[in-house]
Amino acid sequence: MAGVVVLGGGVAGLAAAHYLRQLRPSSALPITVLEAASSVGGWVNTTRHVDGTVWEHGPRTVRPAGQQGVNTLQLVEELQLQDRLKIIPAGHPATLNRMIMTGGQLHRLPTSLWSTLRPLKPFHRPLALAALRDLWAPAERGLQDDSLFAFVSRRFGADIAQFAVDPLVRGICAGDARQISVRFLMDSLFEHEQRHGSVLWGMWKERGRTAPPDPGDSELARRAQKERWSVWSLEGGLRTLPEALAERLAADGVSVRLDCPATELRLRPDGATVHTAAGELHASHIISALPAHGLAPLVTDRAVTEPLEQIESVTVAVITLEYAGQLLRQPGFGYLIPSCEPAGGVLGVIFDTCSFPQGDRTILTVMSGGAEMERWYGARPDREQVLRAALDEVRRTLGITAEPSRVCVQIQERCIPQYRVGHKALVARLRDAVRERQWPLLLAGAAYDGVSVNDCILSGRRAAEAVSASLGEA
Ligand SMILES: Cc1cc2nc3c(=O)[nH]c(=O)nc-3n(C[C@H](O)[C@H](O)[C@H](O)COP(=O)(O)OP(=O)(O)OC[C@H]3O[C@@H](n4cnc5c(N)ncnc54)[C@H](O)[C@@H]3O)c2cc1C
Ligand SMILES: C=Cc1c2[nH]c(c1C)Cc1[nH]c(c(CCC(=O)O)c1C)Cc1[nH]c(c(C)c1CCC(=O)O)Cc1[nH]c(c(C)c1C=C)C2
Repeated sequence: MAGVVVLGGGVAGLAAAHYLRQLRPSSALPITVLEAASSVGGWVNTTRHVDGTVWEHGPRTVRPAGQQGVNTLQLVEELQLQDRLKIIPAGHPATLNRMIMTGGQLHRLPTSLWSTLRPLKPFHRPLALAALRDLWAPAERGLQDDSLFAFVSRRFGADIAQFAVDPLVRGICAGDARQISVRFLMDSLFEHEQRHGSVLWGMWKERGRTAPPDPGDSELARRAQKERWSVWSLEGGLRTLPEALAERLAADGVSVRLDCPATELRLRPDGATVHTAAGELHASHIISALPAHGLAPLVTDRAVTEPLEQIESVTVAVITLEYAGQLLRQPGFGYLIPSCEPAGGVLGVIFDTCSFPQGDRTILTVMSGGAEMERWYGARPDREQVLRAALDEVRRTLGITAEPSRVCVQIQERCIPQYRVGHKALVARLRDAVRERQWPLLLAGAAYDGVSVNDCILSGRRAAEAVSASLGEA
């Protein structure tokens, strides 16, 4: 029997293979994961030093919230990782102190209703007034999409767009809020404007209609809700998750081939052939969990490659700075820098050892570039220049002048997809083109339906369910 080939061994691909094996426990269905790199995990990438220090170069925390969050916690339980969880509860300084830097000063983002009623720097007016503006500001009805910046400026004022949404977009997709789709982060708020003319009025009219996420039979998800977890990670860093998935796949008879990039994909309604340097594989179905720019060159049909090429990803420089001693005056998650602030291309700084202390050392992660990489560092970012900008930034804002004891600079090429205005329609057009050709190809991963670890895992699950349904009775 022709099996299923999963392209990509990031979290989405590994999750897809895991869920498919759960749905099809019999080894009569061969499942193969092809991974180009020499290890699994994709952008989930932890360095573990021999002295026990852990550095994250990609994601460092996962949210338990929402149905996606519940799904990942179920997976954590299935992989028996619950005893390795590191939890940050609501109220921890890392959840309370998410900051914005302007003019070299750090400002806490509001965390309570009270703080929205009084003037709060860098905003010029109390945030509650900005919210009230939404009640009388004219709506732009009949839009299919808009940029996050335009939407928030219209409803809540330019102040909020400039000092809250612009840095938030940088801190989630390293993108430009003037280009990113409102549906990426504020789909339901946008729908309220479209249906009711105002976000607040829409929230009031539709109150009680959205059910809280169902923890199902997950004891862990129930605990997360009861104990009000804000975010979590794992001992040994988040890399522990893809490693555990790969171990489980091996135990379940799924073949994970490392250093084995797919080089070409031939798709027909009755199956597919995948080319690799080591030979061809025949499959009944393909799950692609590749970035869009990784899948596009494998297929030749323009109706499919054209939308794939439009889903572009930005490059982020991730600079890890490790210092001896405790150097931070103000604890917190870290801070973001609005695009109007001249900061040498730095997007934000994470205070890693505030969330998860690691002995008597301070570990910071500086993230730079993103949508502004070329503007600041040119087409080929120079590591030295990137490091210099990071050190300048932590000296200027945090007053840290000490030499770091260890440093790591990674230029992560095309690591975060940009959901620009029209993204949702673009993905629908792409999936329509695949459907019209009756190709047995499912699309999972960060390029389509959400970039967080949770979104990617859920996308793998949905792809596995679709393949299993198409294979018929188990
Ligand atoms: C710096 C950074 C910080 C982040 N922070 C967070 C965070 O705090 N919380 C959060 O939830 N999310 C975070 N994310 C987002 C999240 O980590 C990613 O979106 C997610 O890991 C992507 O997973 P994926 O499996 O879709 O893709 P990828 O990780 O890109 O995996 C795709 C895999 O496909 C392989 N591949 C490529 N081409 C081929 C080929 N031809 N054949 C075979 N294999 C191929 C690649 O080597 C890779 O392993 C962050 C991302 C980055 C980059
Ligand atoms: C400065 C660049 C970046 C920082 N983190 C990321 C980038 C590009 C990537 C990223 N961070 C988060 C996610 C997942 C989003 C999700 O839906 O769960 C991704 C892809 C988490 C996150 N980080 C910040 C926020 C507000 C969130 C979302 C919600 C949450 O986890 O509670 C803020 C933040 N990110 C960065 C900094 C310095 C920062 C500071 C306040 C870095």
